[in-house]
Amino acid sequence: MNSGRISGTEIAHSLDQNGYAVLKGVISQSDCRALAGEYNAQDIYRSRVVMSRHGFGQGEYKYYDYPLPDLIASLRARLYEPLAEIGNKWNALMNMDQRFPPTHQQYLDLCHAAGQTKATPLLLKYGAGDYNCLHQDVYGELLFPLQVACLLSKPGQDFTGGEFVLTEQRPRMQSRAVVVPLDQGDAVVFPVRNRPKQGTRGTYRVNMRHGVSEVRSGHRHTLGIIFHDAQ
Ligand SMILES: O=C(O)CCC(=O)C(=O)O
Ligand SMILES: [Fe+2]
Repeated sequence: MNSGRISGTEIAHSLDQNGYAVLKGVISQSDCRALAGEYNAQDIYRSRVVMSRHGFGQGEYKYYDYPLPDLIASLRARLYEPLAEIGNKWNALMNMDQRFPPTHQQYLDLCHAAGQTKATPLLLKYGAGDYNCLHQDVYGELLFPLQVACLLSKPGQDFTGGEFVLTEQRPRMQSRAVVVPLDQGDAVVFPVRNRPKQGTRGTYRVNMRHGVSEVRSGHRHTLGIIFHDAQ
């Protein structure tokens, strides 16, 4: 993993401007291959979801179980810290009462005490014709407002199509869609459910969803990092 410091200021600025932030080269090409290659590994996942069975789209994913693989555990903890500062500012702006402690372990302790004990990082797998419907990853009362998805496959080479899409719905307006350009190993930081937006008459809440457009050919794998645990 790229060892540089993650700049919370740059992430916050890009989230404000665009609704998302891209972190380039967060996972090395060889680690991307290794993670995707472990899709069929035994004992590291707690469940498998076939998306078409739930109306979520087409394709499948697996939730990792605790203990998480080292790379995922350290990435999750490292990303959390700058994002918690942003989350605290956002919730204050949106008049939401949840606040986030400085370390991810402290936040997980809160999740676990509230009965949200199951690991939420996930590995997704899409083939030709697969897609992920627009959704929000809310798993209980405790909700960390930002999440991250890392593209493990190489666009144009491993797959075509399959673009990461965000939509934002502002009060009383039509939804706006954004396609996020990602290369292999890049991560996108995006809002789980809401983000604050500055308007002429103060700050308002924008409702966000994310998904993946249809994969036209090949295979696409993603690592999803969600910071709250699930019930
Ligand atoms: O495959 C993707 O890019 C999106 C995955 C997703 O929905 C998530 O990580 O929550
Ligand atoms: Fe998701």
